[in-house]
Amino acid sequence: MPMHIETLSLIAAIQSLALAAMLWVGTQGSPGPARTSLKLRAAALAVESGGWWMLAMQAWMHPAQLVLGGNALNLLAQGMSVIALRMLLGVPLYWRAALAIGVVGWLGVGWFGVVQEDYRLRVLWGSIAILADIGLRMHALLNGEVRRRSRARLVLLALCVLSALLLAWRCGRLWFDLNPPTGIVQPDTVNYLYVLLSGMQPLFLSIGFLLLYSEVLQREMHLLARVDPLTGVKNRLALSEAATQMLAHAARMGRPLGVLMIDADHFKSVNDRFGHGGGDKVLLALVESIRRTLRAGNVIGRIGGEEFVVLAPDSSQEQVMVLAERIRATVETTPLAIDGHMLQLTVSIGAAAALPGERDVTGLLRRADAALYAAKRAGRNRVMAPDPQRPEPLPSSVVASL
Ligand SMILES: Nc1nc2c(ncn2[C@@H]2O[C@H](COP(=O)(O)OP(=O)(O)OP(=O)(O)O)[C@@H](O)[C@H]2O)c(=O)[nH]1
Repeated sequence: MPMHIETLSLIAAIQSLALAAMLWVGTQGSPGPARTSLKLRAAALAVESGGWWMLAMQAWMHPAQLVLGGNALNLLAQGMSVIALRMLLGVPLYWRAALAIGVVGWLGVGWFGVVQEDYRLRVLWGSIAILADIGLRMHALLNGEVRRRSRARLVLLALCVLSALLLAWRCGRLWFDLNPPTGIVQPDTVNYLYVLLSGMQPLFLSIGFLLLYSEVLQREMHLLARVDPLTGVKNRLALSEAATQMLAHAARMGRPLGVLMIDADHFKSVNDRFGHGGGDKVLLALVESIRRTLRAGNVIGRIGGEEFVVLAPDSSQEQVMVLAERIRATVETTPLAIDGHMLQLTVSIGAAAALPGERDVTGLLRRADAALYAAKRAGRNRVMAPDPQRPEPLPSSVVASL
């Protein structure tokens, strides 16, 4: 099939530019590393397109211009893509390494292209630089924050391997063929296939990048939907998931699970005194006080205005009472400085532990909730356990909807 390097390059240039425009314009979502990385990838595609344009227009250019300019744009685009991918995956950018690869790669290519002309060494040097960039990409894909069975990661890893194979194949043909081409624009199967396949790479890489971007956004949304925006602790949904999981685990292992239902006392008067903004600061300080008393493995979440739940794995009724008392005492003895005023807050706590083999989270939470209201009724600033005389306490609206 008749092919021209210039035509193939022109198609690759137009394709890269169209992809760059699509990524740039189509990037949505809140500002953050994920969006910045996509913009950077779009910019890299635009730069890469410049390299292809130069190759397509080589007839009007001095060979040294093509070698120095085309490779500069190509290596810059590779480095930008590496940084974009690493940013999207949440791993260290290694931008100095990417920059060093680009500079050393370009100097070597320039040396063997202009000073001491040797086409094979020039290609080998440039290929090693791009292989190093591929290495940085693979390192990010294998170490980044992606799901274990991420399709995007598989696609991008496969592309890395195929790109490396293409480079190795080209170098092999140049070094071991009897009649290898002596320039990139020379009509030769090696050149045709190399330009055709590497010209398609931007398209496949962008597809992998977009897949990864959508996975990252999904994960961010999943996390956001589970965090209480004011205090940063788990919200009702996340707490419900954690409680179900922990109770099932406890029942399976025959281990206890403790639950604390914590409610700030007379919080309305805090709001009345300091305003809603001051009340918010008190809630933040309260979460900090509670957190300081928790053990590793304990989980805290907010289920309502001034109501919090603590899940304490491996805690029997006696142990969860001790934890609750420690929290109560810490809050009581930790004065909070709010807008230049000192506030002495107290909390009431209902503490319950799962019955052996219990798998119904609602029942456990209801017992803790009933104990909390008993603590409130008994005068506040105290810890209460469920009343054994009332094994089936009345459901409360808070717990029923947790
Ligand atoms: N600042 C602030 N206040 C909140 C928030 N959510 C709920 N509240 C307030 O918390 C207060 C809860 O009042 P109540 O349910 O009457 O309870 P309380 O005053 O703490 O009294 P007891 O629980 O009976 O000791 C109300 O004034 C709510 O407006 C919030 O996110 N921020």
